[in-house]
Amino acid sequence: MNFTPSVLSFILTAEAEVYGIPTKKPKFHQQVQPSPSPWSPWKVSENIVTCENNIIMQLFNRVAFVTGAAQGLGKAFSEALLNRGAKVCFTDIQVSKGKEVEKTYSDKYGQDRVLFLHCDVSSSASLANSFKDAVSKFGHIDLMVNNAGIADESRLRDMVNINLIGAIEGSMLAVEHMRKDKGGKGGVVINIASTAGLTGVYFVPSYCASKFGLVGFHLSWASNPYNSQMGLQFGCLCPAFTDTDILNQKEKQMLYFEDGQRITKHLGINRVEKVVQGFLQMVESENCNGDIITITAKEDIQYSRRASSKMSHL
Ligand SMILES: NC(=O)C1=CN([C@@H]2O[C@H](COP(=O)(O)OP(=O)(O)OC[C@H]3O[C@@H](n4cnc5c(N)ncnc54)[C@H](O)[C@@H]3O)[C@@H](O)[C@H]2O)C=CC1
Ligand SMILES: CCCCCC(=O)/C=C/[C@H]1C=CC(=O)[C@@H]1CCCCCCC(=O)O
Repeated sequence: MNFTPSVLSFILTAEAEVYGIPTKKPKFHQQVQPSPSPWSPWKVSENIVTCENNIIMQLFNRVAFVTGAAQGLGKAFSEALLNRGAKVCFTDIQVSKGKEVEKTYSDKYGQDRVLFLHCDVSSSASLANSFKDAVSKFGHIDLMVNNAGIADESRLRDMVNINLIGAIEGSMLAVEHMRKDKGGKGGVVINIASTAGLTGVYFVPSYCASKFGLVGFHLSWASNPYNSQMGLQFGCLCPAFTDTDILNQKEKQMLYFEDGQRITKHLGINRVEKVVQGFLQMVESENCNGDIITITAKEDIQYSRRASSKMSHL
């Protein structure tokens, strides 16, 4: 469905109010000099709409690539992006589920905005091929969301391969494609880590290791002093327990199963909508480089910006 800019502006503003999406950039614990946003400067054209709180307009006609998105958080992030006028290539190893979601989203948002592709992030070739196919359909990618993940202490190598190496390789494909100094248009890379990437969790130690690794990768790229000239930004989302299938754990998938269940109950479980809200705040921010957003059930969405490096002035 095609809306005129003014109708779209009205719909998205109203929707933002319903979801309680803040229109001001939140305060950070620590401020660093931001690099220019790849989303700006705004050119007024038929595709890019300005309105008072233009934060919600920035995704219009942007192209996103989301991994692990046939269900759970990835599916919800994809729908939120489509809702805001973006085009989305969402990918997963679950093909029939992905195709079903593709049909639903195509009917709702238009075939020209939606593409599902099989992509196994644990395979370099699968990632590279699906990324190439997405570029063939949409022309380019503006936003890479490395979301695919598993939590299974009995599949250590798979877990590191999917959660860490898959996200690193996805990020690097996006960097090579987006960097302005190599002919790209710039863009944003969001890695979906976890609060388990910021604090030790004794019943999922290897899951933690994979997510700590991803946070380290994020912090390293976010502190790259050349990001500004490459037009790149790196954001990292760290949800705590969230109501998706990943929490349907079998006993062998974690250590100290009963402790895990008790602690999960004590800490509470996020609604997917709250995590989507944090995700949108990050991707709609004028500059998310270095941001880490944590989302827990009992607290507000928390921001920190800590990508300044001891090396960046050397
Ligand atoms: N739900 C939670 O409590 C939290 C989840 N996360 C992270 O959020 C991300 C999304 O997880 P959820 O939506 O919660 O779980 P989910 O299990 O519902 O979704 C994960 C998706 O990843 C896909 N996937 C698994 N292996 C894959 C592979 N090799 N290649 C491509 N796709 C693959 C699955 O098919 C599934 O669709 C994960 O990275 C997870 O670690 C982070 C913090 C908390
Ligand atoms: C009902 C069983 C619950 C099992 C939880 C589990 O085994 C694994 C959960 C991980 C899945 C994705 C995550 O990121 C979860 C770990 C989150 C740890 C949260 C740490 C708590 C904190 O924020 O301090």
